[in-house]
Amino acid sequence: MSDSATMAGRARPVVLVINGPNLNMLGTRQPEVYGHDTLDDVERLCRETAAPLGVEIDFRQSNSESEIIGWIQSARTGADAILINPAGFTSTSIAILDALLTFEGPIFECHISPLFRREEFRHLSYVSKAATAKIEGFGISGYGFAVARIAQLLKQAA
Ligand SMILES: O=C1C[C@@](O)(C(=O)O)C[C@@H](O)[C@@H]1O
Repeated sequence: MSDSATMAGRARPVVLVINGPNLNMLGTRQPEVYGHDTLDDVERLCRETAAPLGVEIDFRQSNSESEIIGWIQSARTGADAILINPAGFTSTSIAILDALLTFEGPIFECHISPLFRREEFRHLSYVSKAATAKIEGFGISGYGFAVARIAQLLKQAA
């Protein structure tokens, strides 16, 4: 693990969970695609999965590419792993990819919907080039699976 990790004096490892644009609308936004769960439900799931595994969650959402890049840069010293649903920035943002490439811990990419059977333009992910693992099509459960696996990886690396 890098110097950005748990050894940086934190009592428990921190997973920064970043949600990209329009995910604040979860629950009312295209429920036939994304379901009825809200972003609060996603946050609760992440926290409930992380707590018994001894991991802390720093949960955020932004519609701004610039803000997301700032958070990723700060994670170099403020987090041990990143779980990101880049949403609409997945297929457009080389800048988010470049920021992620500066992060030394595990990076998990998560999508609620199954991109592989959606529109062609959603199939390209720049973020995947920096990802340790990717999970898509499990609904919001994917966040829980990702947090559990990240906790396991951080424990192994400690
Ligand atoms: O906003 C989103 C959400 C999404 O990342 C998902 O979680 O399924 C899929 C993206 O294509 C879309 O732009």
